[in-house]
Amino acid sequence: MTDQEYMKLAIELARSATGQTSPNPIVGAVVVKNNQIIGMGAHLKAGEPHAEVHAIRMAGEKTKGATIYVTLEPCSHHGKTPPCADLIIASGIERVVVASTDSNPLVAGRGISRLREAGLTVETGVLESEALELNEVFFHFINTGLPYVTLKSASSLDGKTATVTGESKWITGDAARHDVHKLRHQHDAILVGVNTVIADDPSLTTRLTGGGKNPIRIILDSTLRTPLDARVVRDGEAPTWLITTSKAEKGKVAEMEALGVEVVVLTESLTIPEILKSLAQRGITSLFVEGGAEVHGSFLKAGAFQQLISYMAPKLIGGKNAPSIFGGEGLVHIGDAVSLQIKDVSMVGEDIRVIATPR
Ligand SMILES: Nc1c(/N=C/[C@H](O)[C@H](O)[C@H](O)COP(=O)(O)O)[nH]c(=O)[nH]c1=O
Ligand SMILES: Nc1c(N[C@@H]2O[C@H](COP(=O)(O)O)[C@@H](O)[C@H]2O)[nH]c(=O)[nH]c1=O
Ligand SMILES: [Zn+2]
Repeated sequence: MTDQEYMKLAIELARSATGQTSPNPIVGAVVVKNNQIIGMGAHLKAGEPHAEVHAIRMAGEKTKGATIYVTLEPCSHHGKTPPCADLIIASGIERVVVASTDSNPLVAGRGISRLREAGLTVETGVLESEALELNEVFFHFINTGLPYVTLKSASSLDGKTATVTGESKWITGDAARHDVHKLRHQHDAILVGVNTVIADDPSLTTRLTGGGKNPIRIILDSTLRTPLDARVVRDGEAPTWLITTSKAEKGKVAEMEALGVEVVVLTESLTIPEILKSLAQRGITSLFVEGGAEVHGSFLKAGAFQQLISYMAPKLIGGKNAPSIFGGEGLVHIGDAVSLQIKDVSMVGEDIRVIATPR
């Protein structure tokens, strides 16, 4: 097989652990000798061994003179695990093929130079764009210090998220909702506005057959209107953080905290940049924003999202007062409209799913 084919395998190994490794990147590694695969591995969970460690362990004694394909530059620092570069050198591997370098300031080329200084042949850039795409969340977080934000909307074909009376269950079908739960599983946190909590009393948990990881539930609620008996407060299924302001009534803050809810008091107004910075400081690297219209409107206005996933059902609801996906004042001039790049259009059950990124 060619370098590309072995790297493709390493990329698929990495991809298999999507959503499991936060705040670490997903990484895959394959060890090859005389065109035989003698070891393979993926990083499965932060704090556990890196992909290279799994692959080299599997190869055992045979690593002498072998080649390792790894989707991310081998680390050169002591994080929660020892540096992979040293392990690769000690294993007798002679050639290292890397897909993408690691922009983590702790690594950033040091892994590759350490390997070259030890006399190993190092090639980079094999299937680099696929590998970068694999870790766009990790690299965004490392490079900006902010969570990678995905806006998710579910609407009728005419863009309504509920009828004029607020009825919304359900607009999209089971397949689309299952797809959404897979996305919830992959995210560190899910965010909705307090109006969605009042209207839908959602659980915001991941309900997949075979289980799934529940994201941290984040409710934007500047004056603490979240009902004390809301599911997100009472069900104990996942952590819930209420992002509020000093306008929140002190007694209610205490009641929420007594119920195990974390109340995060930011300054007067809840600006999106301030919210994102505060969430990043709390270790949130990927944020799934499920709405509603006011929240989506504020992320749009702030231009603070990296991806939009829009589910549209083949239904028409109409009504000039029925809510649409993006509320708020909206952008005044057509020239200010946020232009997107359509990355994917597919059918999910009866519904259309569009994935788009801001240009
Ligand atoms: N109304 C629809 C949605 N509605 C999404 C709401 O914002 C809220 O997240 C839901 O009520 C989720 O509740 P829970 O977490 O499942 O208990 N989302 C969808 O994907 N399709 C729809 O038809
Ligand atoms: N997951 C991963 C790497 N992750 C790199 O190491 C950092 C985490 O180090 P630690 O805290 O020790 O797990 C992470 O931020 C990223 O820069 N590196 C690799 O060589 N292989 C792997 O499989
Ligand atoms: Zn490592």
